[in-house]
This record gives sequence, structure tokens and C-alpha cells, in this order.
Amino acid sequence: MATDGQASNMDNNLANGSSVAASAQPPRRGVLPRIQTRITTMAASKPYKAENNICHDDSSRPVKAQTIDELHSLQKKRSAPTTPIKQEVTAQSPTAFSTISEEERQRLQLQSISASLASLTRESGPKVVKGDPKRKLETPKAHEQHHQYFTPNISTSDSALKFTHILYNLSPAELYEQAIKYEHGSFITSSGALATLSGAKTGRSPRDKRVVIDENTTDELWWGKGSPNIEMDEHTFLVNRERAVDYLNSLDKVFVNDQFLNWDSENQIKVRIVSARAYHSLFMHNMCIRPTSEELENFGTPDFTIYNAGQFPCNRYTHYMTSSTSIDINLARKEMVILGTQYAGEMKKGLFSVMHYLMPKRGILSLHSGCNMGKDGDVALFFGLSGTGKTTLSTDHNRLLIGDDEHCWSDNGVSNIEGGCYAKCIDLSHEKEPDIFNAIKFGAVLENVVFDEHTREVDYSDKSVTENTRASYPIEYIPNAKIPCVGPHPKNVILLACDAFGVLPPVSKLTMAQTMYHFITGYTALVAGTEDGIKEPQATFSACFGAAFIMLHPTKYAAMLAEKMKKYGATGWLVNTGWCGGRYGVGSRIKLPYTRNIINAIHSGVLLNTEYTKTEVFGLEIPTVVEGVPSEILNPMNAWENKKVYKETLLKLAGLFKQNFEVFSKYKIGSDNKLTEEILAAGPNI
Ligand SMILES: Nc1ncnc2c1ncn2[C@@H]1O[C@H](COP(=O)(O)OP(=O)(O)O)[C@@H](O)[C@H]1O
Ligand SMILES: C=C(OP(=O)(O)O)C(=O)O
Ligand SMILES: [Ca+2]
Ligand SMILES: [Mn+2]
Repeated sequence: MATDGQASNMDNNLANGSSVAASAQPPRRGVLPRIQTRITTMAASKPYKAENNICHDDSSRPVKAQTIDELHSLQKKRSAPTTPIKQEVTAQSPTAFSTISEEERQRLQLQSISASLASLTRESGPKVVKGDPKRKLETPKAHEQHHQYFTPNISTSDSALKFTHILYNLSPAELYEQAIKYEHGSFITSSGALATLSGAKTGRSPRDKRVVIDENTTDELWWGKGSPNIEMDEHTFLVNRERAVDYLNSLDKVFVNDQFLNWDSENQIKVRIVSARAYHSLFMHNMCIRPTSEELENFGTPDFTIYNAGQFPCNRYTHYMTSSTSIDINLARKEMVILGTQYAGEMKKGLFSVMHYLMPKRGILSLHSGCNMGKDGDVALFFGLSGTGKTTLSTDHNRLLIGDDEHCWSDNGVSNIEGGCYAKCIDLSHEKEPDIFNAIKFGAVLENVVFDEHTREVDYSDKSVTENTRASYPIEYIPNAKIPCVGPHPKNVILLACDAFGVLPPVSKLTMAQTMYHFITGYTALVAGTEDGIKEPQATFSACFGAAFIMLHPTKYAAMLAEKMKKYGATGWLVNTGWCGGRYGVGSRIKLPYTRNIINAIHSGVLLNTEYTKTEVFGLEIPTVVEGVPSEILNPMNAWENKKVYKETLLKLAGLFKQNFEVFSKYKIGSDNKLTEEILAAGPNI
């Protein structure tokens, strides 16, 4: 089909081409057209006159360059001067860089980057210089005094003799060029996105995420069974940090991104990402909040720094290492080191873990949820594990998108932590998800997708590289994004589960105790791919729908959620975006349009006042009708052909729920004894 189309297009072009040629004066074979040397009918608008009656071969102005090199130098305009240095600084409010010259500011910035990259054993940062090493002019001689580079006090070692070039907050266009020139597997797709490969790891490696245990974190953090925080000591962290920093400094150039997290300006943090790949720099450019040039000038010292040396493995002879991958967080040093994985999601989710530590300390609840808002200001949260529909369902053409994955709930309302979205691409189509499909354009990063060698058309159904194909794009690529990404207190809290057992109803209305029970339980069937090594869906429990990212005990987050939901009167819902009519392999996944209709009925308030029945075992309230959804699927028992197998499956899942919840039964949720008892009773009855 496509070939036919192309062929006939080509025929048309040829036909058009020849007809145009025919209508102009065709040069007769063997007779070349005469060269004109006289002005005849030059357009009157042309600003210059012919000299000595000799006409130039071109009707435009001559180029203002004497040589080819000069011509090339004209092509690139220097960026507009950065915002003027503020002079009106009072003695009471001197800002960090307010009274300094542009040169001094640049020097301080490079000094800060050099300090970030400092070796802790040699106690010095590398010699850093701004700009691409391929532009030789910018590589200074060491004795030259040049404001573009910074030389720290260097102890004797060969690594101290070279410069590390810093590609600082490059634009997407510059990053495209860097990726395409220097990184294998980088291509521009037909829609303008940058296609890249993340290497051997195409998903996160939760079993390789380590957190430094020290005198503070011993008591503060959640350790042990079920916790994502695999311990490591400070010394081992420093060994890995040194390995990453030495690797990065051995390169000709590194990328540095200085950006923000959290749209709530009172609770924003400054992050620095040092990475070796343009792909990683563009990914974080999309995922974090992009500073304005003025904000960048006043950036100062970051609150948290990532060293991404993902191409380089960790050393398995190092204590605590169980593979060649390690993602290490040190809260005291405010640093994270990545070795042995190039999957970009580690950076995004690593920072999310950090927010899960920092925000609750301020009484702010961090949420692994999507978030959107109706035209009347009604906010909905979409909690759920990977693949349950946070990104898909929060991206809704009829509502404003606040964010697809990571939020904060403070006394001021909700705020997105990030500046972009990270959508799954498997089986993506314009028809099913037009807004996400259209966001995959110039500036978007497309990970691990397969495309036609010639047309660069992406085949979203192709799983040859991985099932976890991904697109990262700035949030403003979604047409109805809410910028700034903040909103009032949520009205609906939707818990998403992708139930591979097919026994949970497509929608149920939850009591407060049930909401807490299901929030702490965090059930889903993990969909293939996002976590490395998972190929088939399997039942999973992940506390707070994000056990891989929370840092404190789950009951801390649960207590905060209960308090906020009560205070602001939010309603909890459980939505199964997984299977109906049988388990995975027998039934089928609930159709996305049905789920959207369910979600619409929640947003509109229709589902608050409708008829409900209660299910056995889980005791869930289910509506008897939802507009645009076949009534027979609303009660899963009706959708199953074999009722006996349904009941067995239901009991099996209920048993897994009970078993999972045992560890939480000895904990109290906040200061409320009654709520704790109610939560324990809100689980399945068997
Ligand atoms: N009924 C449904 N509801 C939500 N998503 C569905 C449904 N059926 C299929 N899907 C697919 O499941 C995936 C959900 O993934 P995503 O929205 O990225 O989840 P998350 O953001 O929670 O990780 C998407 O690929 C989506 O197209
Ligand atoms: C980036 C991730 O998020 P999600 O799959 O929830 O979109 C992830 O879990 O690796
Ligand atoms: Ca997620
Ligand atoms: Mn998502």
C-alpha cells in the first residue's frame, strides 16, 4: 500500500516536473542558453546598482565575508546578551551574583562545576572549559588568562593536565547535533524526534538502587523487607563516586544541566545533572523544569547533583556490589551516582526518591501520581504503578494536564515536580492517544523504538529492542498543559491497578479506610519491561503505589494522605485498567475508551450519586451503570464465563492481598487509632 502511494507520488512529481520544464524555454539539445551580461529587467526593489554595466550572477546582496571560514562564522549568531546585571542592589539584600561582572559570573559558574566534578582523593576539581572541544579555538592554553575556563589548585596527576569541556545547558538543537555526530544509534525520526538507544538496560534496575546508611538515615528511612533502600556505607559511596567522576573527567567533554524540580516556587529545589551523553542531557532538559536565562544566571550552587556515568560499570570487587550496575543516593552529600546503566528513567526516578525524602520533612506529601484539572478547577490525582495508566489517563483532551507522574500536595494545593512527561510508546497510535502521539516531535527523545531505515517512520508496534519503548517531551508539548503546573486541592483520588487476574471491578467507590488500605497495598500486575527483566505481567504489591521510590515508612505517607483527603474532602476510587472477562491470557484488557468514560463519570460527579452494589470478598462498592460502558463488565463476575474459576481466582488474589498486608498490621497510621483499625478491616474478607 505504502509503496503504491509512493510510486504514484513519484509519477506525479515526474509529470509535474516535465510539464514545468516544457512550459519554460527548453534549452535545445546541444545549444547552451546565452550568458547574460547586461541588466535587462532587474527587479526595482533590488537595493544596489549594477556597476560598470556588469551584472552579478545573483540578484541578492553579496555575502559579507571574504573567506569561507568567515562565511561560516557568520552563520551562527552569538546568543543575545544575558539579562543585564542588576545594579539596584541594596545593602540589605545583596544577591549572590548581583554586583559581579559577566566574566566573574562565568568564572564562578565554572568554579562551581569544577567543584562538582572534584576528585575527593586528589582534592581538586578538573580544569574545566566551556564549549565543544571540536571547536579548537576555545581550547585555551593553560597559561592564557581567559574567562571561559577555570583552573583549580591541581595536585600532580596526569588527569590534571587535560581540560574537561563543559557543554552547559545546551539547547535541544545543539543536543541533537551532539547526539547525531557522536552517539551511535541516534537518528531523527520522520516526526522530528531524536531516536536513541539506552544500551543494555531498557528499564530501571530497582535491585541495584542503594542508599547510604549513616547516623541520620538509620532511623529516618525505611529499611529492610519491602523497602527499596538497599543499604551501602559512606565509604562505598565514595568509591563509586570517585569511579564516576574519574570516568567523566577522562572524557573530552561532559554535559551539565542546571535545572529545577517542583513548580511550587516555595518548595523548589535546584538540581545539577552531569552526564556523558547528549541523550541524557536532552532527556533531563525535557523532564526537569527549564530555567529562564535570568534564573540560570542566579543559579548558584545546586541542592542536589547527579553524576551519570552510566556507560561505565561499577566494580564488582567493591563491597556491596552485586552486579555491574549501581544507582547510589547519598542524602547527606546531596549526590547520586549512576554506574552501569544508561536507562534515563533512573535519573528521573532517582530525583523523585530524593523528593520523597525532602518534601515530607516540610509537611508536603510527595505522590507517585498523574494529575489533571477540569475547566472548573476540579483536580484529580491518578496513582498507580508503572503501566497502569497515569500518563495515558492524565493526558485528557478535555482537561488541563498538570503532570503525568510526580507531584506534591502541600497546604497550597498540588504542584508537578517535573517539567515534562515520559510516555510509554508501545502500540501508540494517533487514533488512540492523539495528544501523546503529536507531542513526539522535534525536541522529544524517543528511546529504543524501531523505525524505517529510509522514511524514519516509527513502528510503535515493534518490540524488537524492548517492550518499554519511551518518549520524553516537555509538558508544553501537550496542547492543554496547565503552565505553571500547579492546581488547587484534589477532589478525586483515583487509584489505578492493572489487574492481570481480571477480578477487580473496572471502577469502585472507596471509603476513606478502603482508600488507605489500597494505597498502602499498592497492587497491580507489573506490565512487561519498565523494570528490567520482567517479561510477563505478574501480580505485584508496591506500598503507596511507588515502593521503589519512597524513602520513609509507607505509613508516614499514608497518614499524610488520609489527613489531606479528609481536610479537603476528596473521594477515593479504585479503577482497574487491566483485564476483564478472565485473567491475563483468557480475558482481555479493558478498552481504553471504556476506562476514559469511567474517569469522565468520576470527574463530572455523576458517579458520586448513582446506584451501587457491594462485591463479595473485597467489599467494593460498584456502580450498576456508567454511561458509555457495557453494564455487564461493571461486575467482573458477570463478565467471566466460568463462575467457579472466577471465584477461585478472586480468593487467590484476596489471599495474596492478606499475606502482603501482614507486615503493615502492626503499624499505626498517624495518631488515629480508630482509622488504623478501620484500615485493617478494609481489606478482603476471607
Ligand atoms: N484501559 C486502559 N486504561 C489505561 N491504559 C491502557 C488501557 N488499555 C491499554 N492501556 C495502555 O496501557 C499503558 C498505560 O501506560 P502509562 O499510561 O504509561 O502508565 P503509567 O504512566 O502509569 O506508567 C499505555 O500504553 C496505554 O495505552
Ligand atoms: C519512568 C518510570 O515511570 P512510569 O513507568 O511509571 O511511567 C519508571 O517506573 O521507570
Ligand atoms: Ca511512574
Ligand atoms: Mn507514566
